[in-house]
Amino acid sequence: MLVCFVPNNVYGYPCKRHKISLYRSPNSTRNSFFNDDTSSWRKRFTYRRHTDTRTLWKSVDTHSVRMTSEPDKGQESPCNGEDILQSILKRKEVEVAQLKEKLSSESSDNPIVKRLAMEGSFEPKNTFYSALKKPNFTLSVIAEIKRKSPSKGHIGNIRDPAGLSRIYKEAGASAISVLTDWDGFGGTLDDLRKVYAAQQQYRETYPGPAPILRKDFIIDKVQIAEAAEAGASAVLLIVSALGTRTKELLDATYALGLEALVEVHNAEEIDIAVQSGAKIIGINNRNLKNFQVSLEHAIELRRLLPPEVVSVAESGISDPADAWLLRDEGFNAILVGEALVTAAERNNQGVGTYYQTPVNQAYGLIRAFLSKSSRKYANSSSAAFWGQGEGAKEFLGSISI
Ligand SMILES: O=C(O)c1ccccc1NCC(=O)[C@H](O)[C@H](O)COP(=O)(O)O
Repeated sequence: MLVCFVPNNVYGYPCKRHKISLYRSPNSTRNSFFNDDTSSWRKRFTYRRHTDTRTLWKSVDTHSVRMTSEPDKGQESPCNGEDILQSILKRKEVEVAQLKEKLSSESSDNPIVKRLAMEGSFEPKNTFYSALKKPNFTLSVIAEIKRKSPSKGHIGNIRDPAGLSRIYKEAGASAISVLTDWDGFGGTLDDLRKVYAAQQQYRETYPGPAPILRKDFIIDKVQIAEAAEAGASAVLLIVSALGTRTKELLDATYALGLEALVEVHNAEEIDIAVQSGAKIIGINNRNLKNFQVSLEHAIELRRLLPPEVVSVAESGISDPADAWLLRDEGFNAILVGEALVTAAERNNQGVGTYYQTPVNQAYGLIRAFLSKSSRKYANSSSAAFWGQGEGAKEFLGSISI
């Protein structure tokens, strides 16, 4: 039996180990992929785009192929997310080479060229850090703008990223994360520019515009200068992508006037992040080998962080009770994408201006994340979900007096 884990809603998926490309018709239902019948697989594989047909047919003939949308319990998927990360990084090398080539013919007035030339002369701003660092056991939300992902496929169209960022801000989000990778996540630097411009309307208000995190796969300081030019306050640095280069890129981030969210997945990566001088560390709940999310794993890892580090729990958070649990366990912030985008798009079916419906569910969800209930001391309720019914306050009353 050859088992391939294929993320939900992903239509084309390379499985390097089996040297085949798995492809599902966009119109097919999810259930049909649990079918073990080889003949129907043959039929399905006629939809695939694969250059080496003979390899593909050999695999199908000698094995019963099963695609599942969840990996079997305890089993590591043979088609794993490490392949995804590696293929994204290869793509980034090409993008960076193209960007450098383009900049080589620009004058010294080009803002990216200028910023690179001024490396080392910027004062640290700490806007991202102070937006996330609140009194202990107070949670901050980093709300993400993300159209699709390798693990979930399509998430939302987000026709108006600026409008969505306003909803996030007005609900109480402390920072906005903008995915700027096009191929994997459907995002652009232009989205970030629009969000930056929209956030300037909060300039004269307290605590001011939400700082923006450029969420991408940073492998070179030219991408950091590019992020700063577009309006980002911080960039994401992924230790599993950078390894021992984490310090080099983190130093470059500070020298170019930005801050960084340094992302880790295990204890070894925490060591690298801390040794590199990370001030904000994100523990990604999503295992990039099989895309499963585990809050427990993140909670265990957080205990290894030095107390002065701002801790962020990332990925797979949708239930306010999980947000409360993470806050009870000491996380300073949560980073939420899919749940907010799907909530925001859910009630934008043509009523009024985009995102300007009377009650936006992303707004309610952020309010619920920030409400004061506790997973430890009180149960969740469906009323508290979506921030409705003031369930959170009722729970707090029952435990605090
Ligand atoms: O989301 C993915 O599928 C993914 C795959 C490979 C590398 C990174 C990936 N996600 C980036 C993220 O860190 C998430 O967008 C972020 O933590 C928000 O997660 P969620 O709330 O689950 O959308």
